[in-house]
Amino acid sequence: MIPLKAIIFDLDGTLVDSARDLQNATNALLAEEGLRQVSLAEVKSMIGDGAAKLVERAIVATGGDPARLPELVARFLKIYAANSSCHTEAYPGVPQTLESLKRLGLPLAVVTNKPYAATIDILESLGLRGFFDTVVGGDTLPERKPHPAPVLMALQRLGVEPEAALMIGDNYHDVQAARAAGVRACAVTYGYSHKPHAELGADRLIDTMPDLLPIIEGATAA
Ligand SMILES: O=C(O)COP(=O)(O)O
Ligand SMILES: [Mg+2]
Repeated sequence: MIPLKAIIFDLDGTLVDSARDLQNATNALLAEEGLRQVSLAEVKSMIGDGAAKLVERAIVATGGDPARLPELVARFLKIYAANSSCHTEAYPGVPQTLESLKRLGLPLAVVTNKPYAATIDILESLGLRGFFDTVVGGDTLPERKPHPAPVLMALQRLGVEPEAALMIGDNYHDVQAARAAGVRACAVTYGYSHKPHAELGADRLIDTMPDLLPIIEGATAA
């Protein structure tokens, strides 16, 4: 097995619990449209494939007009941009784990389907931006996870070959993007998975972020 030389993280549901802010922005949009509000559980089931997909799922679920989606997505992004970091928090042990990984000298990346600007705002407001050598957002490329292109872009920027990288995520699109890019995959057992975590096809499952450290320490030794 090639030793690990880089770690790629998903954002929503893996590094940060962002569901409350996404729910509030979604509900603000739905209220403007005179549509019903969505619960936190509903929003969690809609997160994972980017902002446009979240809005589409919310509009369809509440009986809105899908023909107006481009306009509604633009409005959602405006609402969310001003409110992306009100209730969003890092999951337990995330900052400590990132610090330990940096101490091991590993380059770290975020590859998320969330728009780049909101991603940077959240990472900065939680004091996490400095841990990451590169960030690829859902609007950085035409392709999003589960397509491998954003993962490959992060690796190219880090100068690391896919066989020497590990991706950690909470959803099917993370494992599929990692597999398609030729990267090892680990899934967290929390977050917003649309399937049981055991069915995601990851090489490893971890219950908390600090559980990553023994896996990585064992895989970095040449
Ligand atoms: O914005 C989303 O829907 C999900 O983003 P993620 O790729 O960080 O989970
Ligand atoms: Mg996620």
